[in-house]
Amino acid sequence: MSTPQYSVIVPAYKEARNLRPLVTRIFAALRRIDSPVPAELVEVLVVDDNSRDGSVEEVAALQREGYTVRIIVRTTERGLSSAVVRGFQEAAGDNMLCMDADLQHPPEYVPQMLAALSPHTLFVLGTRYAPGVEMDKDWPLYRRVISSGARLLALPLTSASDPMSGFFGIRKEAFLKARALNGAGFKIALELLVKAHVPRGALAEVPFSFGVRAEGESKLTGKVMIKYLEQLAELYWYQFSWLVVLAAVLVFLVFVLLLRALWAPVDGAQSKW
Ligand SMILES: Nc1nc2c(ncn2[C@@H]2O[C@H](COP(=O)(O)OP(=O)(O)O[C@H]3O[C@H](CO)[C@@H](O)[C@H](O)[C@@H]3O)[C@@H](O)[C@H]2O)c(=O)[nH]1
Ligand SMILES: [Mg+2]
Repeated sequence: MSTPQYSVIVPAYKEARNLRPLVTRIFAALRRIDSPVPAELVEVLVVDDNSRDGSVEEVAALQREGYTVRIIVRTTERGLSSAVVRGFQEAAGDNMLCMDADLQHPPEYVPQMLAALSPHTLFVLGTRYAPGVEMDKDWPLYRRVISSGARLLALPLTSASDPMSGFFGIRKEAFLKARALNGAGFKIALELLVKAHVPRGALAEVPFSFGVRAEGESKLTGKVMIKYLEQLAELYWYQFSWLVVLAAVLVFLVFVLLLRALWAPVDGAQSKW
């Protein structure tokens, strides 16, 4: 087998029943005659948090059938974002894609998303906010509202149209540039967009329609939403702390000038004596 140049990272928690359709559909798309990326150069890497639901056995069965897929089982850590970071650290390929296991991100887009990455295009973002695409009509209203609100709050941080998306790709060299990544919560794309300093010109966007979960349940909880607000506060500080320093310097300068203006007449008066 050739060394993989492309790695598809799949964070997974209790997704055993989704893994087979996910992996077989990804490779079916890659084996199509018009795929811009050859299937032999792609690996799928599942990062599972000790689900103990048959995921390991399912991956082993897929391997026996010839699919280039492996699974990392974490036993001491939990969480979507940190699982994705671990996947990126372990990926064999220089072109890395992140996607959910539950088929809400269409596997048929994988070849196009992987092919979009290059030394010039460091980040590719699957976006649900573009003409011609939409959320699945069955995606609950409250989730749409949360998603739009979260997106609004992130507007000052990035010009990307859908930083809440979990369907995105990044080149290894850009990932390695990102320092002090916050592995808590769900929003690792936003974290990387900000901390890998991806210039607008190196960002490509691919519109896709967001489906509904195939099997199992969403892991988005109130706790995850709080983590998002904490992450936002940290990112605002990361991005805009220089403004605070600048404002402090300006206030100090104004203060010094005011003091001088107040003291100047007294000095003048003294000089007459
Ligand atoms: N390893 C690991 N994986 C996890 C964990 N929590 C969730 N995942 C995996 O992360 C993926 C997304 O989790 P869901 O529970 O399906 O999330 P969602 O609510 O549908 O949220 C999706 O939509 C958001 C946009 O609105 C995305 O931001 C998010 O990444 C995700 O794609 C799934 O493959 C799920 O198994 C965890 O603690 N550990
Ligand atoms: Mg989901």
